[in-house]
Amino acid sequence: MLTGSLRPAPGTTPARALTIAGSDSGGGAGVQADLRTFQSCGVHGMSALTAVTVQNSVGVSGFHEIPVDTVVGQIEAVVTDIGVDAAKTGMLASAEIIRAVDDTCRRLGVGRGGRVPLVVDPVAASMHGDPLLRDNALDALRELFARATLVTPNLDEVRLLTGIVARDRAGLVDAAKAVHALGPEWVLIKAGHLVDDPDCVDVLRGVDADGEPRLVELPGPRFATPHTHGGGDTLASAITSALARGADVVDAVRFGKRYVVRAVRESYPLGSGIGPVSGFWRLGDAPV
Ligand SMILES: Nc1ncnc2c1ncn2[C@@H]1O[C@H](COP(=O)(O)OP(=O)(O)O)[C@@H](O)[C@H]1O
Ligand SMILES: Cc1ncc(COP(=O)(O)O)c(N)n1
Repeated sequence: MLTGSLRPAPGTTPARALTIAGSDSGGGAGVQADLRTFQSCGVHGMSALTAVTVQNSVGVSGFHEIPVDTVVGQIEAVVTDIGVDAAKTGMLASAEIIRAVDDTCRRLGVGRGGRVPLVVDPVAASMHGDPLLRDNALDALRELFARATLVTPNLDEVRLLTGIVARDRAGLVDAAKAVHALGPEWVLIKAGHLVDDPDCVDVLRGVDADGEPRLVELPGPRFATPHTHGGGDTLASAITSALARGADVVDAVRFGKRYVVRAVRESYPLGSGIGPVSGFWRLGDAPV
């Protein structure tokens, strides 16, 4: 369990988390969502930018990849000096970047077999349906799963990666089994796209200490709002924050789910399209 204040004691070094992800110019998702979530979960956030998207509330009109050497350089720079307690990936854009991130994480002890937990959010497209991953990059993304402590696909990503079309809660359990077989330690299947379900019950699958498969349901309400942009990034970042603070995977996912429920409940309209989940809900009312 996570205990104690979220606010680090003044003058002490907080837990440190790294996001390896793309920029969302609209500020709702990507690195922008990750860093603000890290902050409000009491963790110092660092970023290795993989791509710059041209994005607003109605969609993504293009993206520019960061050169592979610069992606690797950012990760090395922060891990070797500042250190990292947990890391996550979001938009990785291309097979070249994915393979370089995989190799760099292996060298630096990030992910399975290393000291630092790694959450892989297998971002393939924006919620507007615009691509955020090159067509030929799916094999590399599947290979990266073997390095992940936890992968967090939504149902579109499950379909792309496994061919499974989940239509109900039983389908989520089947999806969790199929994605788990790709090699991550744990998998969290997100239920947001199961729009006919009155609730949003995500499913976590892993292996317990005795080597037996373990299934954990993460119940939550479904709010009637279109404004859920950045929900997946926010969930994965809250989980990564809890891991950075020393929680085990099941507790970290429970924390992340509680966090994202509040964020979706207080999501807001922005622009003429889909608004973001809220990063404001943790702020107090006191004037500065
Ligand atoms: N309308 C909603 N009300 C409450 N929770 C939601 C809603 N939509 C998504 N969620 C939750 O937000 C998180 C992100 O889910 P999802 O939308 O499936 O992922 P993604 O943002 O990657 O597409 C999950 O915990 C999911 O259950
Ligand atoms: C840079 C970047 N990363 C991730 C997402 C996915 O977020 P969503 O599914 O809410 O569109 C995004 N739209 N942009």
